Amino acid sequence: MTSTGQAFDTNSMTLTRYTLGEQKRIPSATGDLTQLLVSIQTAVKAISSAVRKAGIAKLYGMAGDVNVQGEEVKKLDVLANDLFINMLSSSYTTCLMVSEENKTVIEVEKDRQGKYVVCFDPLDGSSNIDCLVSIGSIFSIYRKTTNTEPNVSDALQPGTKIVAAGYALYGSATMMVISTGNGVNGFMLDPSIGEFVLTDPNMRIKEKGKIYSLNEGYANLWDPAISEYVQGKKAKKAGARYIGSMVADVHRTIKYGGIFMYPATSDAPKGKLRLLYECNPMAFLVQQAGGMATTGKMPILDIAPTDIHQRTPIILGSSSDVQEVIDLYKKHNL
Ligand SMILES: O=P(O)(O)OC[C@H]1O[C@](O)(COP(=O)(O)O)[C@@H](O)[C@@H]1O
Ligand SMILES: [Mg+2]
Ligand SMILES: [Mg+2]
Repeated sequence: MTSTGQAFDTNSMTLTRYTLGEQKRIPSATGDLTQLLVSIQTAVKAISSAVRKAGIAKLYGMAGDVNVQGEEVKKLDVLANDLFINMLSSSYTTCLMVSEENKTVIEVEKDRQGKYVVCFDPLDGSSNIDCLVSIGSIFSIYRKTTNTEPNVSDALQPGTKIVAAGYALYGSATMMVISTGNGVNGFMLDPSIGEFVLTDPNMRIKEKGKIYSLNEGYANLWDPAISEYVQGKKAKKAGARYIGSMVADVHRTIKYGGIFMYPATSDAPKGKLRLLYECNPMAFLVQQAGGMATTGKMPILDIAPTDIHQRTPIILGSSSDVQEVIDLYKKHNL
């Protein structure tokens, strides 16, 4: 029986079954990508379990402390990073990793290397942990490009080269949303069986939405295109929503339509969000769901990265909403 009292349907489409099916569609596939996605699922399940306990952390000792067992309690973002690195390193599918938490690229031990490069933000929205607001993990997967030892150039590929990307949202339930380049599917974790079950097949973003989302505290620092766009939204009494956790804000945008922005500001011309492990995976998913993702001046996925931690302004969501912003950038000659 599942936690809802319903028997698990033996035909239910789990994430592992789904990725196996995708693998079988491509006769030359070796199963490595399936194996990689299984290892990410395992990391996500472990992070989800830790996140669910974070609210009662005082019972076990605060993160950074020593708990009643005399064990050191790791901070959630450190734990999440360790889990991603550990699961990927032992999956025999990955040669190189880029993590938000590590200054340089992480090379997997030679005898465990595989052909994929994985970029990830192990815990996104971490400033929201202590007030119990939703947080997430984000990842993108590339093929290694060079025949040499894995090196940073393998990680500096544009988003157009993404093989698969996804996010996990630790919200009122834990959900994984992924794309292997053949549409977007959402899987909810059923804690009673420890499996991700397909709940949101073939996710599509509305062509036009009613919600706009960005940090309005920075309004005095916006460029004229963003200012004009937001004024237009207010004039139409559009819905304003901003969680401050990218995964939750993007998930809402995919589900309900509308636009999410973290634009350039006069004090941060590249915005805040990171290209490799925040913007590219989200842009890939949004495009796979029929939406658009831009800097205002060019598609996010076309950016040729020069630094693993570089930032970019981002505007993503319903295609006609995003197109309006692009048109304003042209109008203002930005
Ligand atoms: O507080 P701000 O400036 O609105 O920034 C919020 C953004 O920062 C982030 O929290 C950055 O991510 P990290 O928590 O991984 O550093 C995003 O999730 C979110 O979209
Ligand atoms: Mg982040
Ligand atoms: Mg983070």
